[in-house]
Amino acid sequence: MQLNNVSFSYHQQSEIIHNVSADVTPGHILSIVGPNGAGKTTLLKLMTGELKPSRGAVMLDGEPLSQLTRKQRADQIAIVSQQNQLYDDMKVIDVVKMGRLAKHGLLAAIDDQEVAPYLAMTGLQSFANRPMSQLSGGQKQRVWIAAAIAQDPQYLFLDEPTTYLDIRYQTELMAIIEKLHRQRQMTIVMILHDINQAFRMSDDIWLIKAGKLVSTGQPNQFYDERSLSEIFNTAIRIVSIPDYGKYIVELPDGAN
Ligand SMILES: Nc1ncnc2c1ncn2[C@@H]1O[C@H](COP(=O)(O)OP(=O)(O)OP(=O)(O)O)[C@@H](O)[C@H]1O
Repeated sequence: MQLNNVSFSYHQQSEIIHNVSADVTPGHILSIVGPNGAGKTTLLKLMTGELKPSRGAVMLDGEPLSQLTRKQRADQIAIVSQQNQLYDDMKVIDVVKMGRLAKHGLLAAIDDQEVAPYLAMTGLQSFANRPMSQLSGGQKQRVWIAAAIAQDPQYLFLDEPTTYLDIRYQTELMAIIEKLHRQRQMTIVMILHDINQAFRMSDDIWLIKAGKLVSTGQPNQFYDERSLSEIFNTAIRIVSIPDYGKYIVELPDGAN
């Protein structure tokens, strides 16, 4: 996937994304990081085709994403975003089956066995027949991830996937993502607020500030206190933790 001079504004308001050009390397894990309101979610939506660039283009296999049909996009791209309550009446297993709809066209044609691996991967077997309304936020989040994986996409986009997840499930989710990446060579694009998680997990980082892609590279290139402090507009220190490595901490107000 390539972004060629992509700019975007909502409803002819002022521009939110300014002239972003970059390549997504196939089979890599890419994390988009940056302060609140920087334009991360907007950029992600441009990359999934949910939004169309005002100028420039997002190219997928050499074709503008905007020219692909919804079905063609669904064959290649799956999205896990902050979800609504639309599916509260449905059973978990049926929501996961919806991920297979692009392949089958009809929910009734999808066998329980077909989605069993995705339920197992996300630890949802015992919840398969529960209605969504009876799940916690973290359990629901895992259902959305299972449904996205069930789509068997080349690109998996996740907007803040660890929201609602406690530390154990955050770690489990990251393990699932690494497994998908390893076993299926899936390309993963995530927005992560936890910068340490992002740096530890990713092959590539895109740093976004005020709608601009201010830098791209491998995580180890970003361990720089001054530039991180500047980007996040707060005092940041990098400490070394034995058996872990470098860890980024935000200093409390007034400390230096
Ligand atoms: N539907 C919309 N209409 C108009 N402006 C919007 C809309 N959605 C987002 N914005 C604006 O676009 C800018 C970027 O928002 P976006 O959600 O992309 O940022 P973000 O980096 O993902 O933020 P956060 O880290 O807080 O989730 C913000 O100023 C926001 O107010």
